[in-house]
Amino acid sequence: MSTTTTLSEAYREHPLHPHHIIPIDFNSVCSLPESHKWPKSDDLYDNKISVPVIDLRDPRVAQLIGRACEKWGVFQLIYHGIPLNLLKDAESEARRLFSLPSRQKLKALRAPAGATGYGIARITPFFDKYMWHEGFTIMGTSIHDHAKQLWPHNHAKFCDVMETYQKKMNILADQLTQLIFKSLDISEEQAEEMNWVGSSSALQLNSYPSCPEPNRAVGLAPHTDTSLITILHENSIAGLQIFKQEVGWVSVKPVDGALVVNVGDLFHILSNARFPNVLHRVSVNQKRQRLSLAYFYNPPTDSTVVPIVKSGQVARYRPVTVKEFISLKAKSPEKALSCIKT
Ligand SMILES: C=C1C[C@]23C[C@H]1CC[C@H]2[C@@]12CCC[C@@](C)(C(=O)O1)[C@H]2[C@@H]3C(=O)O
Ligand SMILES: O=C(O)CCC(=O)C(=O)O
Ligand SMILES: [Fe+2]
Repeated sequence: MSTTTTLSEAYREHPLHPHHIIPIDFNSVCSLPESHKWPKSDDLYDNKISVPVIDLRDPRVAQLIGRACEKWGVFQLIYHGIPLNLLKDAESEARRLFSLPSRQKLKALRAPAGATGYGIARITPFFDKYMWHEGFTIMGTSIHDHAKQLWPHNHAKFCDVMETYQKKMNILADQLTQLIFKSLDISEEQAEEMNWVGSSSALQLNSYPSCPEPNRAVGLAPHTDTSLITILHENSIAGLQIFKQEVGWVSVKPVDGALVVNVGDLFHILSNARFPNVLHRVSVNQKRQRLSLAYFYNPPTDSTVVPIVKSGQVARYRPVTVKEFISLKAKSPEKALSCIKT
């Protein structure tokens, strides 16, 4: 009998140091601590250029998405069919969580060898400074246990909303993947040959509290996502910036009700480097808290991602299982891709 690895098992194989997990109590600090003070930077490209906005109802949607993935690795999706009140409910449940007193949130702290719960970003150990950020990671069925730790008597609403949210995001992510396959001329038979039964995914709630010195703080340091694609809902506060080759850092302007979709490492590999795995980061705000919900969509953890090579081209990467790639990223986010270069 074959056994399957869950996504949280793949992450649990890479324990973090306890001091790389516990967020500071943002309410108790009135100036930016040295530990969170980054060198000044002023590298934002402030031109008229902006991320493509795509209507899912457009008859040419596959082509538009394909082109956006190729040129940008990111786009904003409108008329995506996810009800606005679900987005608002999920956002307000996330807000309710992060508004809890620090000591309450620490009851759901991610364990050092854990994958889920409250804590700072997994990439923290790879940077000298801490980020102005707190997160809550949901994978598999852990949500009930953590929600009970946070709200012993009224966790049902939180769990219901987050479960519905993940189900809807999964359907949308499947649909987007089909459209991207179509744009890459991958036939249904080829897609079936990949033999991806189901998917594995995670939901990350992000909070970037208001910050006394926003120019010296970093919400989330530059990174690429380990996913096939990531679907992001953000509140109305700007902060997300993406790096575009030959241009530089570009801000993503929040569009009410739109979802930000970005290409992760796994689609970069699968597309044989035709799609960039877009580098992105988050800045913080002096007055307002920023909230976001990121849905990471992956093939099953044990499945193998094989680059799709067009005739006349060569494979840029060797085949890799999702599990192995997660492990390479955990060792070094920057070197993971070069480890599988052909
Ligand atoms: C399913 C995922 C994807 C993770 C790890 C795990 C749970 C949390 C995700 C994030 C969220 C914040 C940025 C990131 C870079 C991080 O540090 O944690 C992401 C990471 C990845 O995309 O690699
Ligand atoms: O908060 C954001 O806009 C981006 C979050 C993000 O990049 C992530 O969770 O991986
Ligand atoms: Fe990200």
